[in-house]
Amino acid sequence: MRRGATSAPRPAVATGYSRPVALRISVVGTGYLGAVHAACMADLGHTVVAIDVDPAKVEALAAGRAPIFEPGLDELLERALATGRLTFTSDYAAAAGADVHFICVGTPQRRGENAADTSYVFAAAESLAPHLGASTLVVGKSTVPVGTAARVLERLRRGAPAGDGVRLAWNPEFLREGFAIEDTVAPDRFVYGVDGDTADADVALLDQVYAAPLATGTPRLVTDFATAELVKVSANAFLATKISFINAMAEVCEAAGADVVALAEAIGHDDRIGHKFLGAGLGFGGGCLPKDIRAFMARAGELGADQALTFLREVDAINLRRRSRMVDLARAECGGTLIGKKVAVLGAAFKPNSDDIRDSPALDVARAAHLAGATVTVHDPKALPVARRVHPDMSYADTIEAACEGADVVLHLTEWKDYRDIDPAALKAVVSSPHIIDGRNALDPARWRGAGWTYRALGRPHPVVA
Ligand SMILES: NC(=O)C1=CN([C@@H]2O[C@H](COP(=O)(O)OP(=O)(O)OC[C@H]3O[C@@H](n4cnc5c(N)ncnc54)[C@H](O)[C@@H]3O)[C@@H](O)[C@H]2O)C=CC1
Ligand SMILES: O=C(O)[C@H]1O[C@H](OP(=O)(O)OP(=O)(O)OC[C@H]2O[C@@H](n3ccc(=O)[nH]c3=O)[C@H](O)[C@@H]2O)[C@H](O)[C@@H](O)[C@@H]1O
Repeated sequence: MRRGATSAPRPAVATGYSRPVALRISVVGTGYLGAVHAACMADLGHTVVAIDVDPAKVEALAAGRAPIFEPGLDELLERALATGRLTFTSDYAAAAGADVHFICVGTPQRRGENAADTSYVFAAAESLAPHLGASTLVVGKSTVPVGTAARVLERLRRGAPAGDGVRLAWNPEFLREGFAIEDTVAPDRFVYGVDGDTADADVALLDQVYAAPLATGTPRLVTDFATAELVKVSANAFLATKISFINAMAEVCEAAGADVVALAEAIGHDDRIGHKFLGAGLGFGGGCLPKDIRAFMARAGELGADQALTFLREVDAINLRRRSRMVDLARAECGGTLIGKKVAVLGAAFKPNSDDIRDSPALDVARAAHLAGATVTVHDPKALPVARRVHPDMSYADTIEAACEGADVVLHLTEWKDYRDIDPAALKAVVSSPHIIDGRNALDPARWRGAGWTYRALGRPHPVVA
């Protein structure tokens, strides 16, 4: 198990998986999830057609160019395309004849609301339905509010020539960006949400899809639709809560003059707590944790269970407070005002090893500093093209040195290895004042202080007693 999860006995885990069989698969949606899923399924030996409504994405993927930065994806695409088993198209008719159809389209937060926008999932189901044969299985992988699968099945059956012959399973995805390939082919577990008389056949077919990873002992749990949908959002809610817990401790540490890094290290030695996801700092962002906890609250409210999840409001609030705290620290380091100051921001992606800037804490801080009157220059090893496209109003630099030139303060906001490798003495020659604030508690305070920098960090005393 890749993330070192401990495993209690799980009676629902089945055994006796089928032997590998090459299947015909369609994958609808080729974003962070779908592109990786399609390439991995082809690499496992299946024949895959991947469909997206965005022709630019289809063209890039068909030419072997991943439209996103994900470690290993370019190489995997090249390998899979060379076998002839992986094709990309915008034409849903190409899905006809597949044994299994995966729905991997987005479920973003609805504008101005907490709830998830499931319209892409329903649109995908409607487009797919006319091409479904008599005994094909549709498998939802998108993260959806509980109750969505049952509605998707209705929609599929209404639109498909095979009518009630259409089958659906919900098989949520748990991959992390930056580790997407590894997490797809060697996940901690598979969860199959199944329904009705065909449940056994659906499980058997999914076992064929995942025969190779299952053969290595990956746990597989079979549930109903609702439980599978909830497993996914509750896992993300737990992860978000763990991060906000340690960031709440960081707030208290700041008030008490204590050190949250030492605190996390100490409590993490208790196996029941563990060290993972106790990284205090700027908090969580991205296309999943923030929108998933909000959608979860919204759905619980619709179900009349809103009280159960009120704590997630706090989880969200603690998370967002870290961003304003970062701006306050930057202001303090600049002598009480950001007006007319030069701020260098190291990091634009929401996490390292990804070019995803959706709800990026780093860009949020950069924008807030800009609004507070600073001249802000952002650097990122991989996310600059997308950041320039999505936020053309911000200033960017292609090198760390150029971003830091003349800076009054440097903010380290995404913990890329490139930033850990910086020579603080060399960078000191470039800045106006050697002040760095580590928003990810990932730099070595002694190295920076030793080179003559003022080093500050979220949740740690100033100066850090490291
Ligand atoms: N990004 C991640 O790491 C993970 C995402 N998820 C979930 O997977 C789902 C997809 O997420 P991402 O891949 O990040 O989103 P994304 O926005 O990167 O990709 C979605 C893709 O679906 C395409 N699309 C939209 N409507 C379509 C339609 N009707 N027919 C065909 N294609 C259509 C879009 O053009 C886009 O390429 C979401 O529910 C997300 O919560 C789950 C686990 C991990
Ligand atoms: O549903 C999803 O899409 C995915 O969401 C997260 O994956 P991901 O968003 O790729 O990234 P994480 O590694 O979970 O990091 C999320 C955010 O939390 C932050 N984080 C993470 C860990 C930590 O200790 N502290 C912390 O602030 C990261 O910097 C990042 O901004 C989950 O980890 C995946 O299991 C899930 O499949």
